[in-house]
Amino acid sequence: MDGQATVFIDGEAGTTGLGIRERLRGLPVTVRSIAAEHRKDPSARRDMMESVDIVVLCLPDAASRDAAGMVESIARAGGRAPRILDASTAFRVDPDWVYGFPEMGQGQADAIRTSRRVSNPGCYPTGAIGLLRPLVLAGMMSPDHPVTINAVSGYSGGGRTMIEAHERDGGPAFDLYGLTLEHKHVPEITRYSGLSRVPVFVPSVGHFPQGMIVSIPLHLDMLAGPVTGADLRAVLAAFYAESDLVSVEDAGPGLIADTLAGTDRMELRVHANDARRQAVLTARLDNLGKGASGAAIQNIALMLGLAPSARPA
Ligand SMILES: NC(=O)C1=CN([C@@H]2O[C@H](COP(=O)(O)OP(=O)(O)OC[C@H]3O[C@@H](n4cnc5c(N)ncnc54)[C@H](OP(=O)(O)O)[C@@H]3O)[C@@H](O)[C@H]2O)C=CC1
Ligand SMILES: CC(=O)N[C@@H](CCC(=O)OP(=O)(O)O)C(=O)O
Repeated sequence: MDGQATVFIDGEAGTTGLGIRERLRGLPVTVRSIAAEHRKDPSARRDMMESVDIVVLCLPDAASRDAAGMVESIARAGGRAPRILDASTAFRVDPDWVYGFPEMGQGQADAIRTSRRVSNPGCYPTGAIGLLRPLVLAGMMSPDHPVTINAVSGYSGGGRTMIEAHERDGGPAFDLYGLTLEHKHVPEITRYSGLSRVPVFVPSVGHFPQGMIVSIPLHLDMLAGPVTGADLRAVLAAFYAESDLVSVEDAGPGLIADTLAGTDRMELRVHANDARRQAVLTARLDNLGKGASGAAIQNIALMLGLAPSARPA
């Protein structure tokens, strides 16, 4: 690539877009923007897309699909089509897109590096897949294990509308939602965890801006073989041994959701009571960090051949 790589963030003024913009200061790239009054103008966006190396879509699902269609139409017309990183849910289980979770296993970082279309993982799925996939791949958890995933997110997870509802109107303090059991993240959690049985997913939002805990209770006797908490921890620790963003930490009797706010890291824990044959797996992250903008920066750095040496701290 000649000169500095160019990036356009479609949806730059939104919650995820702003986080990516801020983090891009740490990479040797030029960010191109559309004047605020034209930021939703399709022809201005199309022209901008044609002028950059990567377009990052930080839009609602429907708008992301339209934007990806614009990129395809540029390619069909013989124009200079950019590579795409999409932050929405629109393409996360689409076989024509690469799932942007580099820690997912051997070869995933390389697949991201060379793909023209990368889908940034969801915030809850980052925690759930991060915990479940190593156990399924190790044969410790059967793909049809009846998994339940509980999770709490900071209110920034709901984007500008939810942020305004909490900061202007003050609440609610704690909101259990997704109780139709059809949350948009369930397909990607099932697929990339390697599960054949669809997990029960129970998300919630608390009255704090950023942070997330994903927790998965387990009856150890339902796992494959005489598994202990130490065995679960050993599998996770080996899986993430090379990762500088995902770590396996000692478990205590409690866990606070917003401790990692402002970071791009994720911490995994196994809280086990072997005498009771029970454990709870937890993932703690910032929904806007490793759950969104931090993961996007990791993927952009890979796509531009800047990782790992140019990865921002
Ligand atoms: N917040 C989070 O924790 C996470 C969010 N995501 C995903 O990222 C995407 C963006 O979410 P988030 O940043 O939270 O949402 P926001 O609502 O904060 O931002 C969305 C942005 O997109 C703009 N926009 C909406 N429609 C169009 C359009 N047709 N053309 C151009 N711009 C448009 C909005 O402008 P305006 O406000 O003027 O309508 C706004 O600036 C979503 O798909 C979400 O699922 C991913 C991971 C985590
Ligand atoms: C608290 C809250 O509302 N969270 C959102 C998920 C965050 C998000 O926007 O989803 P992605 O991470 O897939 O983009 C929700 O449950 O719909």
